Amino acid sequence: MTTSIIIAGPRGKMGSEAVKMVTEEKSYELVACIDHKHDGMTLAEIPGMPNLDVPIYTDVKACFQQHKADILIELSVPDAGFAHTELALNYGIRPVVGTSGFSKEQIDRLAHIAKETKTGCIIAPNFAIGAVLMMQFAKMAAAYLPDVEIIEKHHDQKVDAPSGTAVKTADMIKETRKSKQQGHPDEVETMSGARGAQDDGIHIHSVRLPGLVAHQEVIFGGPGQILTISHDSLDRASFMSGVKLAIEHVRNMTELVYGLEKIMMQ
Ligand SMILES: NC(=O)C1=CN([C@@H]2O[C@H](COP(=O)(O)OP(=O)(O)OC[C@H]3O[C@@H](n4cnc5c(N)ncnc54)[C@H](OP(=O)(O)O)[C@@H]3O)[C@@H](O)[C@H]2O)C=CC1
Ligand SMILES: O=C(O)C1=N[C@H](C(=O)O)C[C@H](O)C1
Repeated sequence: MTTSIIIAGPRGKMGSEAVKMVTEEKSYELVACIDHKHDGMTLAEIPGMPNLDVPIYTDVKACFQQHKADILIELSVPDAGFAHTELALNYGIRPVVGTSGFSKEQIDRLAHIAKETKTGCIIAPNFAIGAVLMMQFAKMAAAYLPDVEIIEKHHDQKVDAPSGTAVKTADMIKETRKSKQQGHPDEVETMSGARGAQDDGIHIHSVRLPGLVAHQEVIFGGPGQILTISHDSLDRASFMSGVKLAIEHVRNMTELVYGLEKIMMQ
């Protein structure tokens, strides 16, 4: 059985890796792409893109009306990514979303539409299997070592901070640790932002530098000991097995799932 796929953001760092993965996989067919440029062109006509006769749409509705695909792989930017995902659900096209930067309200809204339309959707803050394990291990550790800070490090072209992975890691840690204010109760920032962002007392620090890809350390401290759980994506190929896993699962789903761990660890 062939799975027909639309990719949003095909020229991007992740989108181009996804185009490669989809076209290499025999049971997948790339039927169209969504971009905010190059309407009416094909991928083959764009310099640097593979020689594929795949149409590009800037009009997302027209794309979904003309291609009743099984799956949308969403890898663009936060605002457009949310709009694409919402529309795909309304057309019965199952979204596999890697785009980060959605608010909790946006995720709740998509979950509501997925339920109403009985359309599967996976939002995966990180598709790298090792990163999912890092988050899961951090959740386990937080039950015993509740003082924790997250340092996420990414390339300097990333638009959202903190990363989707860091936000999800904090969410998962909150599932096992009790609410806690960390550090000295009278702590003062003499330079604004010095202690990073905070989610229920968990400090999150975002580093952006050329040369980095996607990295995260979750550091736990306890009396006389430190536990560091870290993960590094050194290449965007690291995300593709997770994208495939999501595609295989979402086909049989009728609701939204937020986090790859929900399908890896059933
Ligand atoms: N879940 C995961 O495992 C991973 C998630 N990500 C996330 O995926 C997203 C993409 O990352 P990355 O590839 O590095 O980013 P890039 O900036 O390299 O790619 C984004 C692409 O989207 C295009 N774009 C911008 N606006 C629109 C629009 N309205 N419709 C369609 N395409 C649009 C951009 O075009 P232009 O350049 O012309 O503006 C660009 O080609 C980010 O949110 C990132 O955080 C990244 C890696 C892993
Ligand atoms: O922008 C990126 O590169 C990445 N974004 C995702 C995130 O925000 O967590 C996943 C991964 O870290 C790479």
